[in-house]
Amino acid sequence: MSVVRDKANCRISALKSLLCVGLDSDPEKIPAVFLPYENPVLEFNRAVIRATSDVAIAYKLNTAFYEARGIAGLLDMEKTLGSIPDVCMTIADAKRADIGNTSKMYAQAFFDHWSFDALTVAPYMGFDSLEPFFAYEDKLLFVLCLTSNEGSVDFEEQAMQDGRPLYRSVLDKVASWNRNGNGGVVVGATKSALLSEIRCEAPNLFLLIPGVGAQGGSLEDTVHFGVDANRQSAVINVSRSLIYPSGSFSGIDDYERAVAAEASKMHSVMKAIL
Ligand SMILES: O=C(O)c1cc(=O)[nH]c(=O)n1[C@@H]1O[C@H](COP(=O)(O)O)[C@@H](O)[C@H]1O
Repeated sequence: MSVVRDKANCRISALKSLLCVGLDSDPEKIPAVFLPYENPVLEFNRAVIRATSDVAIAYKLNTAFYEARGIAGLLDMEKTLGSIPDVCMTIADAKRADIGNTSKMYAQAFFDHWSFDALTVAPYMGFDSLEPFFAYEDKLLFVLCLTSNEGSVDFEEQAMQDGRPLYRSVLDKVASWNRNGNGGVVVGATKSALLSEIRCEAPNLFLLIPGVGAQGGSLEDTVHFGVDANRQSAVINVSRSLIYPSGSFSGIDDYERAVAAEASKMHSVMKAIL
């Protein structure tokens, strides 16, 4: 069983939280109080982490927000990783996978070099493209299954020859590749009507559920239907609606109070259901 999965599940049960904080840190959106600093994004990330680490199970860094600024962005990503408490799971949201020998390099980059606990990957190229990631038995892999965006109808929801949608096939495959307990899938919170069916079909997979908040997914439904029989094995990602609270802030403390209040509100909803 994956060490990372155990770590996340222990914390889920201890805190009765499924909160995954999305560090989709956009220099154009971060509050003005951070701008005078030499590394505004890093200061911002550290403030978000301080404000949420008592209730967070995981932090998801969408690598696009760091890669977009080249070396400077990657340095911010690296330093941010160093500020995340060890008890929390770190997820690289990079949506990778390629022919096997290339995937091996991606796996080395995210798991060995950056030491992320988990990674998002795309299933389109099939098992040999994912095998190098699954070889990291201690880590956790989130394979895109039923995504939150409208375009999920273009491929994921298309019926296959047996009449079932493609995402169901992805789900079955990932469940069969989950021999070491290091498999998971991404299911959008905007698709919560299908979540209980997905959970029944794949009782042993870990779920990453993004799409609450800015994309309109229901927090209550995702908590209810996302967890496994032990009320574990799911994290719900929230990025924009948590890290960019409305209003202006007199200082970093003031900003942290606003983020902590929102995180605590979400935690209360989760706790009441778990
Ligand atoms: O893999 C993901 O994390 C992901 C899958 C998906 O189906 N939908 C989705 O929104 N995401 C990511 O989850 C985050 C959602 O951000 P917010 O909508 O701001 O909470 C972004 O980093 C997205 O890239």
